[in-house]
Amino acid sequence: MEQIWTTVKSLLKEKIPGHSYRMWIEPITPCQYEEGEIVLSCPNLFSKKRVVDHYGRLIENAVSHAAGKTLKVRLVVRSDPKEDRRPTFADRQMKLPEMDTAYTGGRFLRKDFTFDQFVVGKNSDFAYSAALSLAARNRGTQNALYLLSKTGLGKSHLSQAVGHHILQTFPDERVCYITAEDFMNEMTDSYRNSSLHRFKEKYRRNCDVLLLEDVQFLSGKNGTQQELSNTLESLMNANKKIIYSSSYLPSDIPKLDEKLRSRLCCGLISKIESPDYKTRVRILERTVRSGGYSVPDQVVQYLASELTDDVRQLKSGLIGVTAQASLLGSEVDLDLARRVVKNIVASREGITLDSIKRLVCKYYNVTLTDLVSRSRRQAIVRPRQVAMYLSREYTEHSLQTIGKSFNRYHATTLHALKMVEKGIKENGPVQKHVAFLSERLEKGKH
Ligand SMILES: Nc1ncnc2c1ncn2[C@@H]1O[C@H](COP(=O)(O)OP(=O)(O)OP(=O)(O)O)[C@@H](O)[C@H]1O
Repeated sequence: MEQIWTTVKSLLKEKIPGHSYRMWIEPITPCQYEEGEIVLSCPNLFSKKRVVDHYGRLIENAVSHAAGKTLKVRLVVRSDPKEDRRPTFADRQMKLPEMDTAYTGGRFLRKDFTFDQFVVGKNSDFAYSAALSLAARNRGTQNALYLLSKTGLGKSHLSQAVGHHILQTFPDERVCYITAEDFMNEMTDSYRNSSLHRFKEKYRRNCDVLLLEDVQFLSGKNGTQQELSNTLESLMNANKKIIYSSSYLPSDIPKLDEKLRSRLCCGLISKIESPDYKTRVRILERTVRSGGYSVPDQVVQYLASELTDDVRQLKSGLIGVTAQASLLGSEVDLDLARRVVKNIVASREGITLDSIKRLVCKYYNVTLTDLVSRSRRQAIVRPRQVAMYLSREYTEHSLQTIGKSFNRYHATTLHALKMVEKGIKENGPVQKHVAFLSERLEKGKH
């Protein structure tokens, strides 16, 4: 067991940035090894969740590689020996995917993604009420809800809040929280392991509430679309609850089977818009209170007036200010807030499609002509995809406009975004390239 873990650590060290490795992987210790399973212990619940969410699959693959056979990985919390026995939300939640595949380690609901931590504003009151109503099983409520918004506006928060609420109120309900990509991976594995019947059974018969994130991922995945479509039909016929989340309307997701599109459209579509100034202030005040921070009102107001793009950015501005103050041993004041905001926002001004292309060309050493050409050489495709991704992240342009500026259809642009998102999740070279280029853009070095 020790030997396997030592090998795993050296494999992970190559794939995870140094600081993340030291923070999350180093403290893990192996504590049990049984037939088909290795148990690893984390120092606390937070680190366990973080490891599962971010490195679960990577660890799983490395363990199987080091052991020379497929092994399940189970993470437990070291400081709480009863952790295994005491039922928690995570225990009651279906841990997915959980079949005998190389990909184990499920998605847990984030503790803070609850209804009472969600600040409702005009931008989100319809989505909030629809989600709460579905979770509370109010009469006349539709069984399916489709949460739609740009990134960082609370889709995951609301869908997980439904999961929490149902687990608390109806503890026997089986809640299943996955992304569309998880669904596809698990399905592919079950084909490989001839366990498709178990996979079907699990989603069609053993799931009462399905929380399915990022459905746009399914674009072009024909086999998965068909299976999901049949699964959704079974769930709908059985009156089960389904929440989808996506940054695109079903009608805007290219290469989607008509049957699946129509099933997705059966959900009540609720759009979350960007919050207005007052709501942003309330979100920050709530975060200050729940985090126990001490932040003057004028700093809160300043952050709310400057960080307008999305709530994730807004909260990270606040965390940035408090973290820097604590590192510097200084008070949180407007000067510090201005410096933090400058890094996040001010530098975003002036970032255009052209400046992104120029930066990408420079660092990948390709020409602008190549970047927008039809070339499918990997040396060109990668920079092109990264440039499209950065364009989506750092400009307000639509997929169509971005696609057009690279001489591509918006379906190709969507595919490029997904490839880069996948690369980022895998913590591989793409993640490093994007992090590096993002930093250049944010520092105005473009
Ligand atoms: N109305 C809100 N009140 C409090 N916190 C919020 C609100 N909306 C979003 N947040 C917070 O913003 C962060 C991002 O939210 P979330 O992950 O749900 O966004 P998302 O729409 O799912 O983004 P993505 O499409 O990138 O996955 C989370 O920390 C979440 O708690």
